[in-house]
Amino acid sequence: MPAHRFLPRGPLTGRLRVPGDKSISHRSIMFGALAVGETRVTGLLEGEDVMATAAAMRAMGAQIEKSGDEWIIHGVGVGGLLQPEQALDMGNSGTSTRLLMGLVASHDITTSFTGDASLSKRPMGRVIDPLSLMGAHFEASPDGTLPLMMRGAQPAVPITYRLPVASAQVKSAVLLAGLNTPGITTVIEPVPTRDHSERMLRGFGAELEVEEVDGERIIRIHGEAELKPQQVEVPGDPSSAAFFIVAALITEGSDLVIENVGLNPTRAGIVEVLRQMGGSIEELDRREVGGEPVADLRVRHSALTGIEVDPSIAPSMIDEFPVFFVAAALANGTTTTSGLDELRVKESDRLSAMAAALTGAGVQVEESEDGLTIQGSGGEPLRGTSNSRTKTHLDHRIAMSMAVAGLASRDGVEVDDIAPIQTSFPNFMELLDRAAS
Ligand SMILES: O=C(O)C1=C[C@@H](OP(=O)(O)O)[C@@H](O)[C@H](O)C1
Ligand SMILES: C=C(OP(=O)(O)O)C(=O)O
Repeated sequence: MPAHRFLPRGPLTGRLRVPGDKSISHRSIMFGALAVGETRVTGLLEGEDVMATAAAMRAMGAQIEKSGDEWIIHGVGVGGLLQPEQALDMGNSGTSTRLLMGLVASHDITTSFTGDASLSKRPMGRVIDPLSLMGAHFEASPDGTLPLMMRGAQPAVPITYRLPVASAQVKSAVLLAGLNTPGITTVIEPVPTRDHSERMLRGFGAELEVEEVDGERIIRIHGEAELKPQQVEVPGDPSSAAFFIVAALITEGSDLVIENVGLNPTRAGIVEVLRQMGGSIEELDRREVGGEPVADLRVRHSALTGIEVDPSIAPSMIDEFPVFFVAAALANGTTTTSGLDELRVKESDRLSAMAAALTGAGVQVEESEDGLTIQGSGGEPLRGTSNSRTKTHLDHRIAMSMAVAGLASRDGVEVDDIAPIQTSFPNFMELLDRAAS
């Protein structure tokens, strides 16, 4: 458990590039592993979560290796996954677990899924339910957590499933199970969530239609698909960029360019909300990378004003709330959030973890069932108690958010464990050192 004290420093200047998008990286490995032939991926995030996906796909028969800057994947074809010899260890990664459960559900495979202490607390019932309807069989504890054992169905049964929670992971699990299921599998999404699976499955040649009816999205995938290998260029991860966006906004004198940031509308809520607070975030050179909108972001130190965040924007910034709460802690006035129940079932309970961390850093925070209310310091440095130490609970985003809070503190912020940062942002410390030197 390496602890670290993040000291006040800045301004953040110059240019930097964050690693590849985690969601797109997972999917490029999975879809490449299901295509017939050779997929090449550049810009892949080499964090522990994506490496867990790669190890699992190798264990099920795909060849995946790195050559220079490229990852090269030789797929087995839809329906061609093999039964792994050992349990699939998903580490800290919810995305790997839920999407791979979807893939296994329509293959003739029996396997176990295991994970670390954080992942073993997270709800899997949300994927067990629809995948059981498709014919998969599960042996899991009554609370539906890892470790669990599952047996895929062959053939699986196509279903029409209306998502009971706004979750791209559940949506993707059902669509991926549908890839190897005869007929048409349908997912109805009352609230739009990140659409990387839909975009990329189409790019790999799957037949997939999306229809919008009364604000709901209806997604249909044609089964027994054949995926064609692709050349994938992974754009920079907006969720990783968010730490540097907030760091530059709250640190006096900052003027930072973050290059190549993915700005898919289903992911870009953080930029919109920070702008509503008065944040200066300029988009330069808007373009398309790998079928996704991308821009370089110029971010300048700004006086932020507290706001009431519209809960309907939550799905498009779901992973950015921990660092958003840090921005709110430095704003002028009160920021209120609601509708964030999903934050309680991430790598940690992110509402209570951030309430405790910010309180330790001297911020006035009130925790409700589904959100936080934060009294901002008006730009004054945060003044925590000298013995307070952030508990990260194996959650990378809590560690990085409080690293950012440390920049705007009087005496620094102590974080109990920075090892989890490796799951999504292996060079975070190096980039922070460089930008704030
Ligand atoms: O589909 C994905 O790649 C992800 C979906 C989100 O999870 P939920 O679907 O559980 O909201 C997000 O929090 C996670 O980091 C990545
Ligand atoms: C929730 C996250 O990831 P996952 O669900 O894949 O563990 C995250 O990266 O913030």
